[in-house]
Amino acid sequence: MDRVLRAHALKSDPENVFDILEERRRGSDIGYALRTFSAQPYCGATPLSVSALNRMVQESPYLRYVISEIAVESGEPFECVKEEAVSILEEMSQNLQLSFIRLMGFALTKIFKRLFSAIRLQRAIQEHPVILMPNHRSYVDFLIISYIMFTYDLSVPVIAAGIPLMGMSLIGEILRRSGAFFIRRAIGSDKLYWAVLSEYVRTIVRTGFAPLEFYVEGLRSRTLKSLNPKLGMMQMVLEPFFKGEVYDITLVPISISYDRVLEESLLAHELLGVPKPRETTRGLLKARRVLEENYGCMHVSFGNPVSVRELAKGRIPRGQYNLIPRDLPLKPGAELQKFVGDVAHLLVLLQERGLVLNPWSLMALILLQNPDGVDWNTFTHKTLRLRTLAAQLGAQIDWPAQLPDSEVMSSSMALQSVARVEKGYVRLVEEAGPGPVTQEEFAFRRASAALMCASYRNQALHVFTRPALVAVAMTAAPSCSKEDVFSRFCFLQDLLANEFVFMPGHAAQDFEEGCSGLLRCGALSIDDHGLRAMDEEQDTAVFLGAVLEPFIETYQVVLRVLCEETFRTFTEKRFVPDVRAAVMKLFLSGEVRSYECLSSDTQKNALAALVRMGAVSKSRAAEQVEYRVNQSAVMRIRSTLDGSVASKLPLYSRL
Ligand SMILES: CCCCCCCCCCCCCCCC(=O)SCCNC(=O)CCNC(=O)[C@H](O)C(C)(C)COP(=O)(O)OP(=O)(O)OC[C@H]1O[C@@H](n2cnc3c(N)ncnc32)[C@H](O)[C@@H]1OP(=O)(O)O
Ligand SMILES: O=C(CO)COP(=O)(O)O
Repeated sequence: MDRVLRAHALKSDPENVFDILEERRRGSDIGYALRTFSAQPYCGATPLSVSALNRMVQESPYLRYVISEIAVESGEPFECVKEEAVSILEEMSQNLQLSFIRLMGFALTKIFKRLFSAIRLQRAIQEHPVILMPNHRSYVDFLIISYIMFTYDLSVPVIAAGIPLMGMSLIGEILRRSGAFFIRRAIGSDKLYWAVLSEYVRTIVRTGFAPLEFYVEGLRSRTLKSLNPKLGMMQMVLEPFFKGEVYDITLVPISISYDRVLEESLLAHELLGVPKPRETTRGLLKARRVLEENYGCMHVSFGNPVSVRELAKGRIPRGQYNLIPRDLPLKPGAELQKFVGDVAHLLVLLQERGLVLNPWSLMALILLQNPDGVDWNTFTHKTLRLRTLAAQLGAQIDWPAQLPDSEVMSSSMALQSVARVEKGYVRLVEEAGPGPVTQEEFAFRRASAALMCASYRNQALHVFTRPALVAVAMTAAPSCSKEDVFSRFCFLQDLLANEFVFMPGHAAQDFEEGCSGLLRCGALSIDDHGLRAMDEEQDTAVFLGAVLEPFIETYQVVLRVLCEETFRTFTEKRFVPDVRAAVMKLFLSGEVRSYECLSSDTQKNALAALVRMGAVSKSRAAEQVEYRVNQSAVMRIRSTLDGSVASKLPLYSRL
């Protein structure tokens, strides 16, 4: 896996970057939408009509087998269960039609030209892709991928979409006719639904009549940070390969980053407990004022295709699975499940590798570390140092070389709503709203701005995570020996494994990668005595530690709150509101420093980590999920964490 990961690391290559809106600004939109479209299906696969696809699924021996099993188990007649399966299929089914793609192509050209100054596409697709796997940050993601495929005369994909989109009147049907198929959330133990969905997905993969696109993260990341992958769809996609029904499967990681995300304020509000507005056509029309704003540049980068056959070499004895009759369900053993998990993680890591950072994500990092504001010259100086550091750590940065740095930074700043330069001073500005406000409301508005700013920083976070973990581990290891630092590193990495994406079981490689990053930027020396932070006043190591501090502080606060008597047991529903109230109190009393501690995403990740580490147990009782805290285990983790980060760890950097 590691070899493949390195082999696919993308290098910034300006020759390979196109602005796909440039030609659209020059040419006719209607001519573009109505032009001859001559995409060929992958490897000469024959086109498949919607009804033919549905018939294949309905009549598949596999689905018939599961239906008869369910009929026996439930005592219902076979025909009744079959009818249910057909209605699931009708609800799910895509209905891709070129006329709708043309319609969307026309409408989206108009919209994109208003919203974005450029949509930069990196690496033209050299082969017909099979499984497209983009990261997911915005509703714009899936629009742009189909748009790019249509623009470059490539087969337009069919796309796994969450069912709420189906409920939007008119829009749901347009999306279906543009290739969306709809899947329910939280399928749980619904055997028939799993069977229909998995056969539907497998038939698409097996026939290859169109590329399949799915979002392995499962939803839009509210923090713009990569999410740990969901495995259900990944397994369905890989099954035809395991069963020898296809020779190979090609996975294409796609990395999307934004100067500004359309939903930025809604996403930050969700993190602070404001419910997501329901997807409705009325809501969409009401949101049309977004068209009045400029969202800068969007960067889409297609990574090198990954061959599943290559990945499986020496790991998956396919012969064993070939022996299972194809109509029988595949019961994945531990080794197969591990492989599916590894492939999904690999793809998320490749998405991270392909991300192009914009100047604002570096500026946001500096700004968050100077919450009381910073003068423009210092801000510029620190941002440029950070740019050098990020480049040394392998980041691809979209920083126009032909413009003066100050101009690049000013124009990036001008796009944003959460920061302002006043009298030569840069500062975060709280969200506007009616006043007067209580202390708590004021904190909410500041927190919302801070979380928006943090989400742009998060687009760059993966570049720093591993060196930062080594830097933090070094601050508190009992000695500078490699073993001691590595053991602190492992504890921190394990605790933060729901927060950042790591390849399972690759702690040693991650540690090496962190060390070599620090060595590359002159922040570390390694000799027989161990690891030593190097550069002048240890600025880089201290800075990197501060990058992780908002996360570490949130975990410390969650651990502290869970030690309170009132949190011995709690329901899933109450966890976020109760923890938020407790954290807000601590924040207002000055015991918590970072606004980011109010983020429900980090709080939920901390809880998931504690469940994984056995310090909190999770059970389902009377339709709700309940948690029970093992106080002594939580206390143990709390004190190990406190001892794993130096008390002198600053929240703000000296870079
Ligand atoms: C020219 C211009 C054109 C423009 C043209 C526009 C185009 C416009 C198109 C619109 C297109 C929109 C696109 C939107 C984009 C999204 O909507 S993203 C959201 C939808 N997509 C996804 O979620 C994909 C990724 N998700 C997954 O893979 C999830 O696993 C699934 C399949 C959805 C299931 O989710 P879930 O129910 O939450 O289940 P999950 O947590 O994965 O697993 C639950 C349990 O089931 C078990 N399980 C797994 N597999 C199975 C199985 N086969 N059988 C039984 N149990 C299983 C798991 O082991 C797990 O067990 P526990 O660990 O809990 O014990
Ligand atoms: O359904 C989706 C469409 O992008 C993704 O789910 P969320 O709205 O929860 O991000």
